[in-house]
Amino acid sequence: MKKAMLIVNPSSGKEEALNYVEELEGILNQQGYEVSVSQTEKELDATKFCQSACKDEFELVISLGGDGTLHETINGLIDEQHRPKLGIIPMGTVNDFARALNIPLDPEKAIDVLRNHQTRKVDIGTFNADYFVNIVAVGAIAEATYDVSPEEKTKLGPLAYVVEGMKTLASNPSYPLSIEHDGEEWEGESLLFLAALTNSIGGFENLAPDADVDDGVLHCYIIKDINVLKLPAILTSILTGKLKKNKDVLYFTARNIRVSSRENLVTNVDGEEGEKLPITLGIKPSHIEVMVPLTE
Ligand SMILES: Nc1ncnc2c1ncn2[C@@H]1O[C@H](COP(=O)(O)OP(=O)(O)OP(=O)(O)O)[C@@H](O)[C@H]1O
Repeated sequence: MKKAMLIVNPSSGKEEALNYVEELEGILNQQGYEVSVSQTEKELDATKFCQSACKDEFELVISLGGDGTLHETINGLIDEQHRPKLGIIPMGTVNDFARALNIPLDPEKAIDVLRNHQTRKVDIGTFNADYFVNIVAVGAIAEATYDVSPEEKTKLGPLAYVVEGMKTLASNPSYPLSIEHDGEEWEGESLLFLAALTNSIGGFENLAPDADVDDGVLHCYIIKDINVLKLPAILTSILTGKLKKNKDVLYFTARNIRVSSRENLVTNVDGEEGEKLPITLGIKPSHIEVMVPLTE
């Protein structure tokens, strides 16, 4: 019999993931799957559950959670020989990966995708010895996102990050960065460096409009050291999908990147705190297979 695992984070977003388990089990049973349900309690549980599903040759793993749960689930399958197909029921506050793949944000509609779907191969980013699926950010705004409490996220959704980011921008902090990419080098003061795999970042689907989940490159933005008066223009270009055209922004695509600084800077990886600089980034093209809506 085919085997499917549901990885459920009951604490994600508005804390509703458990409400959908029974319905999902019913659908998967009808499709001939034997279903096991694994409920996460803490960090890295999703990775361990997913690793065991790979070792036991499951055909399908479904993540019911936000981007954090998904990030951990995907980290559990990347290095495995047998990699199950991945289903996504978005339950988080932002759900960037689901947005990038046109998976509906309404859980009921996302469940419908499992009934009627196609699969799409998706690139995975490498971050030192780990992996990411959305974004790596370096800079004070990236750090500010750690200050967002789970309560604020539940209440405000993506806006919680904007509020925290704005508080940081008021002091306009920039850092000296050195960025090597595919043999080229950039050095200077930067407010923020972003390396994106998908178009949707922090719920803004226009941030990296050129980034497609299977284009085999990282889309990078260096927001240079700028006067605080220019920040509204940067914000407008983010909202209108024209960030790369802003003259205070350097845009490039790359497959191999090294970021370093003489300052002791931490990073943000898929919305969570990552290792300090220096970091090495790369890409594994079309590495995992995800269930997505049918295209007409
Ligand atoms: N039962 C649990 N209670 C609290 N935290 C948990 C539990 N299970 C897992 N976690 C941790 O919660 C983290 C965040 O989960 P997730 O990203 O799914 O939700 P979210 O933060 O509400 O959504 P988003 O990432 O969209 O903001 C996970 O990375 C995991 O480490």
